[in-house]
Amino acid sequence: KPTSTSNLPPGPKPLPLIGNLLDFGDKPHKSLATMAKVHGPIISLKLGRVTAVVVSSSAMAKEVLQTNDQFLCNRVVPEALTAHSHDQLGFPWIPVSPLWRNYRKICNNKLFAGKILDTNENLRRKKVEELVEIVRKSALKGEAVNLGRLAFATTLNLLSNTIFSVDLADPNSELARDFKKYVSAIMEEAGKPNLSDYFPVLKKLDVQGIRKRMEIHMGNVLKLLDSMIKQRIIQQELNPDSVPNNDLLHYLLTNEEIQAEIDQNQMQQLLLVLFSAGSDTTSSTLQWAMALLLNNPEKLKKAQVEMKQVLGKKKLMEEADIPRLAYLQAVVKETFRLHPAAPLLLRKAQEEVKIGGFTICKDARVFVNAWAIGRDPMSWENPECFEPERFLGSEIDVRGRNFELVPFGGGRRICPGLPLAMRMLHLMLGSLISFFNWKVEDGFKVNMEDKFGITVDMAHPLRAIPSLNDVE
Ligand code: HEM
Repeated sequence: KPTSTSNLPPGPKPLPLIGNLLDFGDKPHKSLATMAKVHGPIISLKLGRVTAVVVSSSAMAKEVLQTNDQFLCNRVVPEALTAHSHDQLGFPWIPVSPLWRNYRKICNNKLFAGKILDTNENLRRKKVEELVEIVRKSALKGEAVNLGRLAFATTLNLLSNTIFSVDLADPNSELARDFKKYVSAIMEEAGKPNLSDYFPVLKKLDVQGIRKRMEIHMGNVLKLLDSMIKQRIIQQELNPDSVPNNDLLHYLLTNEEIQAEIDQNQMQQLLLVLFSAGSDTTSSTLQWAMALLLNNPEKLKKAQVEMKQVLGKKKLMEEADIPRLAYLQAVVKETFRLHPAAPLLLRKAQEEVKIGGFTICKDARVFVNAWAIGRDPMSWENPECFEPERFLGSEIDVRGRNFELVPFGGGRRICPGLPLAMRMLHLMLGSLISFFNWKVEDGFKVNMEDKFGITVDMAHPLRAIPSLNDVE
């Protein structure tokens, strides 16, 4: 109920839905965008109180992510993620608390700080060289590559080398195969619409068996992580000189302050999150970027010409080249605008708070619809068109300061992996387009249908045929 003059379009009366029941079809980002447009931002009322609100404009996103960030920085936790106490130990799901601050401190200081990323750039370059080599072999044979699978494996390896100094996506390793299988299963279960989320009385029954399967998959990953940590501890005792001393695991196991602050269980849960939150989001964004370029060959050509001009005779792109690749950066931003990997930012009101002149009651669910905001005609000209040029000479970026583009969220809970994700994405995309020309496997346009999970991926994995690039 508005308590002051609202700047929102009047629209018909808000939809009074029962309790926490929301219209979650299989594409919630789209159905919530439509509902917010037709019924205003309030989508659920109980006894006249707002219990769920969808934010689909940049002005209201600013109110959530900046003005009222301190009251809206915790999240609603999907029931599936209560397995293995992940709701109490998992980085994205725990409330702002000393444990959450420790997780963020570890990530900011030891994983994503510019200096740290500069020192392990060689690891990422090596993995991208391997990616290029795999694609080159397919190019010579004229075979299609599954870009989704390749992007996922490369991203997982980029992350696992930074964290553990090992390849976790090595197809010849049993450990790697299992790891990938379990992480994919977790992401899939977490994304399934779960009746227990809409009818809390059903929680105990777990009618779809989602929680039970989540217990198994998460348990498997935690067991693998536990064995990797134990292996490292034994190696450290037996032969300290043979142990990598610049990865995250080394820091977690040897830094006294950290040892006093987080236990082994929390350490495993932190690693589980880094792998799952980092691999899916980055690889699906890469896939969307390639798909958009394949459907717009003239833009692909433009990006290739820029790569050629900037790299000159140099063979492989380096992260230091990114600032000079304005068009490549614009392609990445435009991909984020049209296909944010996490389309709904999930928040919860810790206290009664006002958004857009409405009083939102304590514990209400707040969804920031990054997908709808990226396509809002009030903010973007030709919002449905892929036009990287709109970002050339524009100050708008994805770091949570421009609320019309929030693929990494904003405020206290902004994605901590942003600096690494941006480096990995530009490096992988730049390398794939500078070495190769691409065409769609069946000769037609790429099918851009999406599939909603905890992240939004392509419904039909992208397959494309590479050929060696001869751009002049
Ligand atoms: C294209 C790549 C990525 C995208 C689009 C993305 C997007 C997001 C978004 C939207 C959030 C929620 C922010 C909010 O609620 O305001 C988030 C949180 C998070 N992301 Fe990412 N992310 C990406 C890559 C990564 C990487 C590479 C890592 C780590 C290796 C990572 C780790 C996390 C973690 C731990 C959180 C939870 C932070 C918290 O709750 O305090 N992400 N990410």
